[in-house]
Amino acid sequence: MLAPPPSEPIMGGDSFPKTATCSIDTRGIDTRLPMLVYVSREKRPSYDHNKKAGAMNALVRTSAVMSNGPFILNLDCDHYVANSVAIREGMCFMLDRGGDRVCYVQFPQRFEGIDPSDRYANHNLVFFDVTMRAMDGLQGPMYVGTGCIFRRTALYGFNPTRATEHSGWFRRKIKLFFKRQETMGKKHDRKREHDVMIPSVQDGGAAGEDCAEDDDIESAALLPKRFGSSAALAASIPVAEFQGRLFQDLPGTHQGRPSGALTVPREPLDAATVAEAISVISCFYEDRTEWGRRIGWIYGSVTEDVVTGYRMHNRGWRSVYCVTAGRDAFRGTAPINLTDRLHQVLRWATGSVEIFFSRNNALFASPRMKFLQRVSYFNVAMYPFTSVFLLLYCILPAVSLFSGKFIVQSLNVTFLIFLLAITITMCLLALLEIKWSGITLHEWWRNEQFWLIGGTSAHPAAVLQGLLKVIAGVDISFTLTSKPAADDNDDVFAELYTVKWSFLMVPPVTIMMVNGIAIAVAVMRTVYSMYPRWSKLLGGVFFSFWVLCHLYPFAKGLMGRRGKVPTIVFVWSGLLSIVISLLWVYISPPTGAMRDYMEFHFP
Ligand SMILES: O=c1ccn([C@@H]2O[C@H](COP(=O)(O)OP(=O)(O)O[C@H]3O[C@H](CO)[C@@H](O)[C@H](O)[C@H]3O)[C@@H](O)[C@H]2O)c(=O)[nH]1
Ligand SMILES: [Mn+2]
Repeated sequence: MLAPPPSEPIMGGDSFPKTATCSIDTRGIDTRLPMLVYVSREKRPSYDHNKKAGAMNALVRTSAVMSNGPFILNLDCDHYVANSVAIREGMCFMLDRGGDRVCYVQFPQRFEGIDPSDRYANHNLVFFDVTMRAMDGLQGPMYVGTGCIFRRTALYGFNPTRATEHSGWFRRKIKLFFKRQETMGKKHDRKREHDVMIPSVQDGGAAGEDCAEDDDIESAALLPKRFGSSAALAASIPVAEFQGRLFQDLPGTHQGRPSGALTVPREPLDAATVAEAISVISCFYEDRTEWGRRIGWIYGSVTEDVVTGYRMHNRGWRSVYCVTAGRDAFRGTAPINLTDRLHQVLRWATGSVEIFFSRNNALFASPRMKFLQRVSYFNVAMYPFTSVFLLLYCILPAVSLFSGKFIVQSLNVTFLIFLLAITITMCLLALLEIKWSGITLHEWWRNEQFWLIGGTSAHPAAVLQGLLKVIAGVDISFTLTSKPAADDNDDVFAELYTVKWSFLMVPPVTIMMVNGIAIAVAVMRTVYSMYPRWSKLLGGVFFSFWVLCHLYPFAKGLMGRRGKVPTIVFVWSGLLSIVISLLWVYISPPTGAMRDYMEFHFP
């Protein structure tokens, strides 16, 4: 632990003589260091430590007792600050006009140490440069777990000082029809928001969110129930609220903070405070409190980040997406190995399925969320289920090659128009995403490819896992994403080539084999046919080929560096594809005219 700095600046210079080891010139620079505390919470086997969410909550409590900063920066252990002014830039959103409605400022996640061609779309550019920026226009981006500045009182589960109710187009029309209100009830002033009970320092008391009029006495009694028994923690809440307020003289500020209110010197920490800070990170502190349920990081999902942000948006808070110009604000590492990447995606998708089957499903969102905002949150919870259709989409071309039948009976105009409309829409969407966000076509294509790879491997597995959890109560473990070892002597991307066998690889390999065999069979058939219909072959093969194109990075990943693939992968997938092919031949045996060129047998 590093002691809190004194209130007077300590200028560097002559007192810090330049030495051989330290050549930094500190003359005229304030050399005080901020207080630094390393915290390790108590863990016991009989207590669920709640993974990252539990760790964050322990940190929030202990920091409330020790420093009680009104704003909190959260970084993963594999991320670091890459731009020294980023935090100031984020703080502007918090302290400028309208900042009292902002619960967090999220920065994009950027990564380093990723192979230049970004084989497994680790940069996730479509998400960070398209989706998140679009959500910025819908009252704010999601919280993605790292690189985020929080308002402490928003983490404590309080409501914003003012919020907008979005009644939706339909209800608004009804309201207009009955002419009940002239203003359509959109903006609510502070008086209506009586459920906002952030405790205030002036009143000298603390208040809970849900209490009505005479909240002071009642809520003081409620606080231990909600926040736990620490008196120091309870006392720190109104202070943090006051310190996070806007300046009094900012236009539109109702209850501001007078300038200079924060320039009081800090008291050094005494032993009692440190003891209190330790007591709030004990295992049992959260027993019978609302930590993890309504306060702090929310428990119950391996993607606790999305849920935590969702709860705040649900209360009417707004968030801000801060893309720093020039240097990235924060940077981190990501798994560049296929297996690790698949497991990471599996964890995310499982978290989404957990959210889907919980009260945090955006179908139950409050009217303080915009309609499109709900749609995007719903999409975040629902996307693993689309893998069912994706799997069909990948098998269908092969099926039609095997059977010689196309998905429509004959190529008619209606079908072609549909196909054309869908294709054009797809291209326009891609164009919009690329032009608007400034990512390259290559980066976009990588994201498409990995969407299919994840969608045929990790997403269906997540759906199964999630269903298991919901139906049978089997718990999901948070397996940490393994990070490339830093001291890889000669090859930086050695990790990229290691092949670790995983069950997740079976479906994509099967899809590749089935489509490959289907193309081969179709070509053979046409070559040996008396009347080869090359155009039909080309039409059929195109769709299979399209699927294979998407799986190309996956195939490359399986090859490893020297083309070494675990034999078991081939054995299993070969077996599966043969069974599927045989099954097909069995279900619809070639008949009549087709028989003469179907003279081949699977082993
Ligand atoms: O028991 C745990 C597990 C994880 N962590 C923290 O969680 C972070 C994320 O874990 P990581 O293995 O790096 O997973 P990623 O897939 O890289 O993380 C992304 O996805 C997670 C949700 O699944 C978010 O929590 C992260 O912020 C987000 O960067 C780590 O850095 C740790 O700081 C803990 O504190 N305790
Ligand atoms: Mn990480």
